[in-house]
Amino acid sequence: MLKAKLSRAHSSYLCHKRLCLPALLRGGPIHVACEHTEGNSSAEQEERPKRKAVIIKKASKATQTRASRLRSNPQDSDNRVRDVRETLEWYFSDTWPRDKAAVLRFIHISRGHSAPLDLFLKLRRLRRIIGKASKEEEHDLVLKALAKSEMLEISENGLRIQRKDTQGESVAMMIVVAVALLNDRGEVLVAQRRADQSFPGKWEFPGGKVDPYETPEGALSREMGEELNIKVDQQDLQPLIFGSHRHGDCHILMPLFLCTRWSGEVKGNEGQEIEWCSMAELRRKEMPPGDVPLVDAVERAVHQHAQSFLSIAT
Ligand SMILES: Nc1nc2c([nH]c(=O)n2[C@H]2C[C@H](O)[C@@H](COP(=O)(O)OP(=O)(O)OP(=O)(O)O)O2)c(=O)[nH]1
Repeated sequence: MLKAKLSRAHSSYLCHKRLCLPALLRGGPIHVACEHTEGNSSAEQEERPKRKAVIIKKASKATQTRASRLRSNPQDSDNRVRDVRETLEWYFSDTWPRDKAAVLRFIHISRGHSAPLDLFLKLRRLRRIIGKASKEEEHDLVLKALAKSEMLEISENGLRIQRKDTQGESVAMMIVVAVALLNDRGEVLVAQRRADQSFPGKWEFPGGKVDPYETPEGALSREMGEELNIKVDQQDLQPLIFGSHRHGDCHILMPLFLCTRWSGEVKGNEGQEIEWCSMAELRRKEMPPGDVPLVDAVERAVHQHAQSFLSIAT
């Protein structure tokens, strides 16, 4: 029942958008149901509690002017950022809440970084992508296309943040979470990367890419279940240090957590070799270059952990 309701809402949303956005882009008059946020400037919006009303209205002259300004003027400016944001808010105003949150977050992130016209053109591309999708694929595609279109990019299974460096070169930043899992013998678990992965044969701290909507702790706890067959309470993941290094066309930001408590038996669930290593053994392992600077912090944690054991014993 709920599914049928959702799917009806979904198709009417898509149908509505397919019909309306091209009309908006052409500047033609259209009837839309939209949510309207009062207050124009961001200062005004911060001061006042947001009041929203659902209204049925004809796309106003202002909306059309906004659309044509966006089409004709490639210059970035505060006004134009606002134009794009309002247009996007209008465009996604009646979508389902989960997507709306993603869209608003996307808009928020985009405000500081993107050229509005570019964003607007990407939105048109997004419409084309959605147009080609089957019903089942639509929801995912909206998110993926949105994410891909600008700041957030969902790669195979991860999240990348697109940004431009000072020369304007596009640099993607990928967030990867990893764990220094420590046992009571003071050993650290490492996993060997498979031949079909990047850094083949190298030993790494278990972990992986953060999916959209995941917190770092949530992602790591999921990865530890998938890769190592263990259950970890997110509260038992303590931030230890982070790695930051360039890898190919992107930059990896890797928070490394310390974990000394879990349930279940540790095993390599995904065909990877795993090994409990003393610190001396760990230092002999070949690791991805970005991991090497993290080993000292792991060693300090191992010592601290051993001392806390000693103090409990005495
Ligand atoms: N899990 C983990 N990944 C690491 C470490 N050091 C490091 O550079 N990485 C890199 C390798 C991968 O590019 C990325 C982790 O992605 P992943 O675990 O999902 O592996 P993947 O095979 O799908 O990644 P890739 O081949 O597509 O690059 O972070 C580490 O200690 N642990």
